[in-house]
This record gives sequence, structure tokens and C-alpha cells, in this order.
Amino acid sequence: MEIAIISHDGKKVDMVQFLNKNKDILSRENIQLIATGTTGGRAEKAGFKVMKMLSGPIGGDAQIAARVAEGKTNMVFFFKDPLASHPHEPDVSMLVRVCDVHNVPLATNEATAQLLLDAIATRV
Ligand SMILES: O=C(CO)COP(=O)(O)O
Repeated sequence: MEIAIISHDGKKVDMVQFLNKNKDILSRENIQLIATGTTGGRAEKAGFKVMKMLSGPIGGDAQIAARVAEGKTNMVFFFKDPLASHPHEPDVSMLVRVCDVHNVPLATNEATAQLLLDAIATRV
């Protein structure tokens, strides 16, 4: 199962904490992590194996959306910062839309991501 992790700058610390908290499941052999560039770099520093795309503002969200559309990415954890504006908002909306088009689970906050991860923990 391929899980994409993405976090806006204001949520990167939360994302790393979330990853560490769920290290057991996220390090399983049948889970592959992919990430936007900067989020992926933080995850690598925390010891995770991650396939990094471009940074979000220069196309990383779009690359992950393409993988969702191609059926390669099965779940998306996108810790959005609702209190900041983002120049690449069209890419963010596009990713959300593509997840809906393809019925791919998308968590836009930590609480939802935790529920999704707990739901698959017994299956992967
Ligand atoms: O901007 C982002 C998502 O829209 C995240 O990208 P980075 O992980 O490269 O910062």
C-alpha cells in the first residue's frame, strides 16, 4: 500500500510527531511512503524511507495527484494549514479533487489520518 504524506510548513512538526507515533505500522514492509519534497526530507531525517517528489509549491502535489489518478497511491495524509495562504492552492484543490474522483481516502488533518491508519493497521 502506498501512502502519500504531505504537510504545509505550519504542520511539519505535527507530521513528524505523527510519523514517529505510528512508526511501527508505517515501517512495515508492505507500506511505502511517498511525500512532497520538504515533508519527505523531514521524514527521512526522522528515519523513514520515503520516495520524494518535488516540493509542493513547484509541482509535488500535482505529481502525487497523478499517482492517485494512475492507481499507484492508495491513501493520502495531507496536513493542511488552514491559517496560512498558499500560492499553489490550485494544485492543492486539484489533489483533493483527484482523490474524490478516484475514491481514494484523503485525510486533511491529523485526527482523520490517525483514524485511517488505525483502520488499516489490522489489514496491512
Ligand atoms: O506545499 C506543500 C503541499 O501543498 C508541501 O510541500 P513540501 O512538503 O515540499 O513543503
